[in-house]
Amino acid sequence: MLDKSVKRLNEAIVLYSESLSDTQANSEERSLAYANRSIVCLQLFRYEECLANIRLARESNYPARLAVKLNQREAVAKKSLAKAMKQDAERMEEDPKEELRLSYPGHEHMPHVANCLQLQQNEQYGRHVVTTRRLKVGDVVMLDTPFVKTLQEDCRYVRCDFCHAERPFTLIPCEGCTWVMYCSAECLSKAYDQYHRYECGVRRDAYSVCGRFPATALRATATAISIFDGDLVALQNHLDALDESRVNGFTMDWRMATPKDVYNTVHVLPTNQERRGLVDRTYQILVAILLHKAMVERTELGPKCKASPKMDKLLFDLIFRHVQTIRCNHQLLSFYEGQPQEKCFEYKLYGAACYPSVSMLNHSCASNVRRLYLPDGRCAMIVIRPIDKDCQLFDSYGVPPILPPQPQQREHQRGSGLITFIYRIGRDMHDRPQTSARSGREEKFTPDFPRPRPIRS
Ligand SMILES: C[S@@+](CC[C@H](N)C(=O)[O-])C[C@H]1O[C@@H](n2cnc3c(N)ncnc32)[C@H](O)[C@@H]1O
Repeated sequence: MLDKSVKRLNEAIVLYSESLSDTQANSEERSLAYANRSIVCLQLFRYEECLANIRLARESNYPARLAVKLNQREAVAKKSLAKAMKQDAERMEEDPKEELRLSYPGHEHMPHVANCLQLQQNEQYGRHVVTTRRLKVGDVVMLDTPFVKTLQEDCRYVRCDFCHAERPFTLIPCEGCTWVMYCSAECLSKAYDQYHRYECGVRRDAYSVCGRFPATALRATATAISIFDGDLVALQNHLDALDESRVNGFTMDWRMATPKDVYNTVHVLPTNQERRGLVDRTYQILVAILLHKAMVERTELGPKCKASPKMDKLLFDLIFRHVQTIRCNHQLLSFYEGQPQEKCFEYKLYGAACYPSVSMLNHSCASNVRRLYLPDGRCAMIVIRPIDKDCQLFDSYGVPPILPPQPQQREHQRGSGLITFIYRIGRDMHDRPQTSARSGREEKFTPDFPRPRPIRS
């Protein structure tokens, strides 16, 4: 349990980050928000983050009349940091890092999937994954990287929108939309290159008006366009030449795959268009119309679409496609807080993602595999029931990721020790303090999130 004052300070951090996203770049308000956040960091004994905020305040034109105060704080933080580092050096032991690995060798051309898994296709199941050997509880059979991932709205002042790391003390806003925040200039720049330049003016409304899945569909569209460097003609030519029936993520060589190859595997995910009812389909069309209009009006794609009805249609088709595919091929990113020994776990949702290989798994309410989201964004697929040779792997859509067994169940549940072990690896990585030990304190940052504020017009 966090003590009350720490909780209040954590809440203050979230509010300062929120206030930052309301300020202009290089404004006095922005610099004051950074400077004030540095005070709270100091009170939390987070000296490195205090110094980072002081640096950000200076870079944002901190007023000269207040410079003395900032210099004094900097001196205190530096001195305390040096002291904490000295103490850490004396007591720090090497932290043994456990890494989750596949339980069997990966395919040579697809190292993130165990070589006993194969993709098959038939009328009843469509594409589905089967195993060529018996699998036991606790086996790790996939470690998939997301094609696209988005952060949940109420985490935006706590986690980086790009890498999803929990970095509330040093978040910086995107200068364009000020809706998303990043843990570093590096993440900001990577996000901009990989998708954000085509969603910046749209992201806020996509999330607040349309919701989580359309916002993820928007990002999938923006990512596809970025892969072609904004060249809609090249994207159109690529799709015209693509034989969708031949795209197979299980035969593709992932070691040599270009971003275009990876996109192909996402482009061909099922839309289920013909199975949708009228209301559902109408809703999806409406969402696509809204996103398309916003992208044309608020991004650099506008002039290209206005100049060419064909490119305009391509953009709409792409958005509509991903609005549908993401709906039935997304995963909700989450983890549990709590100790395996405790009986109660808090389920924390922090985003959504689309994984190309995990998306090949069909659903069953009595699933035999379960997901575990790793902090680096990958999704591990863990066997939770023995699976015979030649049988299909089934995920359970919408069910939270793998839950460690309750203490009383453990003795009776075969292989559950393995699950606990795997769970612990995942949890440890999520729970790892997001600052170095030098900060003086290592509590996990667990703010009570203020409810999301109404959207500014
Ligand atoms: C994540 S994809 C799974 C891979 C999919 N079968 C394919 O061919 O790409 C989800 C879609 O697969 C289909 N699906 C999922 N579970 C299924 C099952 N148990 N039987 C048949 N189809 C299923 C549904 O159309 C669903 O929207």
